[in-house]
Amino acid sequence: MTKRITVLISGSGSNLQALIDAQEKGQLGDGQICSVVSSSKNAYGLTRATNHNIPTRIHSLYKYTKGIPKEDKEKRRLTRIQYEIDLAEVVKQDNPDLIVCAGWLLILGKDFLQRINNIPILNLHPALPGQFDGTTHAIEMAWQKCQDDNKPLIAGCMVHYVIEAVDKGEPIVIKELEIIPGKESLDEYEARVHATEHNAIVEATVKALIAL
Ligand SMILES: Nc1nc2c(c(=O)[nH]1)N[C@@H](CN(C=O)c1ccc(C(=O)N[C@@H](CCC(=O)O)C(=O)O)cc1)CN2
Ligand SMILES: NCC(=O)N[C@@H]1O[C@H](COP(=O)([O-])[O-])[C@@H](O)[C@H]1O
Repeated sequence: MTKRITVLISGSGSNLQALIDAQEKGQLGDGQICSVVSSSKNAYGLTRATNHNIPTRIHSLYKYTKGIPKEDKEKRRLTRIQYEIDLAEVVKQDNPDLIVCAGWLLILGKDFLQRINNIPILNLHPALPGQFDGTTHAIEMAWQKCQDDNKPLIAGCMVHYVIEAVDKGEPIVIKELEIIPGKESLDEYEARVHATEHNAIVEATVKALIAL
């Protein structure tokens, strides 16, 4: 029986593309990408999905917070809660069996997690377990730490289950990459990470589908 996958994105969607390509080559197990939800209307990943006839939805936090002064912390807090409550409804519309965060750049709070009916969620993090948790700049931070320390650093990427604590969920796939100080530019390391991610996210999704 086909298992439905909703992919959450915020940007370029190269990892979404890896999932789409795997699906079209029959390499995504019994998974079928049923929808893509983006936190940004400008995400190129939306184009990638549309090019492959995958339904898309946009759920923009900006639409909730625009006009609220940054100083109005309470109103922004309440608005974020409403955003998450509504996000849960948006995602549940497509009745997924698995949710994959592929460059989803928002923390999923308890108001979302409690409403998603325990659908398993995966996240791709461009660092190892316990490395640069909770950041959206892990690739740069790993490369820079290597240069600053002037000694090799084992970094890479992982795919993990999502829990409320950001990037602390159980890893399902871990891919290590060694950075040698002075041997490669940040762009060169980033390219290696992204190439590795594209394999990791497919491998992890297949494993998670089997575990359903
Ligand atoms: N509850 C969880 N939510 C998310 C997880 C998770 O493990 N548990 N993983 C993240 C992905 N991520 C890193 O891998 C990550 C995404 C976003 C942020 C963050 O600080 N977001 C800010 C906004 C940042 C910005 O706008 O640039 C925010 O949400 O307010 C940290 C880590 C996905 N969610
Ligand atoms: N903390 C979350 C995070 O940093 N995620 C990162 O966003 C990029 C998305 O690329 P993509 O939009 O091309 O798939 C990926 O490098 C992913 O690891």
